[in-house]
Amino acid sequence: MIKERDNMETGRIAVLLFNLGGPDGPDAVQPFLFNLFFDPAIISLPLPLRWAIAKLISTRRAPFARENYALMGGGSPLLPETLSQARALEAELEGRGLTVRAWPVMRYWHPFAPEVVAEVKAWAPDRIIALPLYPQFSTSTSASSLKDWHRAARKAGLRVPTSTVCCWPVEPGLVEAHASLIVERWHQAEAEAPGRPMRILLSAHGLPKKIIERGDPYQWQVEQSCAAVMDRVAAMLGRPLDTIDWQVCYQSRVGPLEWIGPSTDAEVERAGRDGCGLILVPIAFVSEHVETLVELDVEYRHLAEKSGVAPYLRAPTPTTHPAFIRGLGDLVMQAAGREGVAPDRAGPSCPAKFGCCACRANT
Ligand SMILES: C=CC1=C(C)c2cc3[nH]c(cc4nc(cc5[nH]c(cc1n2)c(C)c5CCC(=O)O)C(CCC(=O)O)=C4C)c(C)c3C=C
Ligand SMILES: [Fe+2]
Ligand SMILES: [Fe+2]
Repeated sequence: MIKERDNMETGRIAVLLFNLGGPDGPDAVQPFLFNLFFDPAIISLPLPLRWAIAKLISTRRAPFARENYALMGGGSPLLPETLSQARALEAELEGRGLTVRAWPVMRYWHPFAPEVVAEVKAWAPDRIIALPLYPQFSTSTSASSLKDWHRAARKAGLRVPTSTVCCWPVEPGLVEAHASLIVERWHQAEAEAPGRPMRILLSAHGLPKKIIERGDPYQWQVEQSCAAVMDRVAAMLGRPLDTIDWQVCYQSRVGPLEWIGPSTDAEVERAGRDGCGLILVPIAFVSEHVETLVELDVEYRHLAEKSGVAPYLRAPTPTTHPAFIRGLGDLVMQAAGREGVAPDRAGPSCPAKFGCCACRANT
């Protein structure tokens, strides 16, 4: 944990917790999908072609997506999850003597940036800290959210010194939370299936390869997270890392482009052929939503059963794990002491070829 400087005068701090957003009911599914596919960070085509494609894909995809959201009661739990993180972070920082309010800011469904800008302006903070809830930076997520926020803030005339934490893939609290949640599942597997070989699948949301080729650091940062978490898991289990079977993979492919791999579904099938059980770890998500509760818990579980994978266990996302919330608190403390865009100090700098990282482009 970073120690507060004595007499650090920070005033009122508004913390912005950026995430993707999710539909709050069946009627919101198609417009939410439209907003996502209309984002030039997701589909980089000029207007009006991007508008037409977004309309087409969102209309075609909505009925299937609605079935998935129906399994979670009709809408996404992402906003309630993020609100609970916001309240936990406020309590953590109040305990460190700061006056803080934290707001979720969603990219593709409410609360949108302009709505939050109005609330932040009314609260009149002395400083804003922009903290994307994406530990690994991508142009398709953190950069898109930050751009959206700055556009809305400019439009509303919100001028407050702002510090941005662009990426935090190996933040110690994040690593600790993931590792302890994995170790819990490891012990569960030992109890349920003694002697069964187990593989840990660290599954991140995928990306089209062409986004990575343009200099997006996401995949590199995902690999940094996985290595750091697995080091900690090995230490917690008291075993050398090379005696643990683990694999990074990528889920949630959408559309016809080639995506980064290996894909999570191919890895589930391989585990079946290799005769091992699996612990699935949602390594790029910090809260529960359709990609964890449906894709990992329903779709890949079904595939695991078909492929003869047993046991099939899933580690929860960090959500409000105390180590994770302390880690977010540390990130805010770091950012409160400076201005501009910077990655978490605990992490290595992105190699030069990842020119899209906010800390390099200073966007
Ligand atoms: C690490 C985080 C994420 C990256 C990177 C990302 C890229 C990305 N996503 C799509 C398309 C879809 N994503 C959808 C849901 C969704 N995606 C993320 C995170 C990342 N996306 C989250 C947290 C969620 C869940 C939202 C919720 O409902 O709570 C969806 C909608 C669901 C579905 O229809 O499958 C789509 C579509 C693309 C194309 C992309 C990169 C280019
Ligand atoms: Fe996504
Ligand atoms: Fe970076």
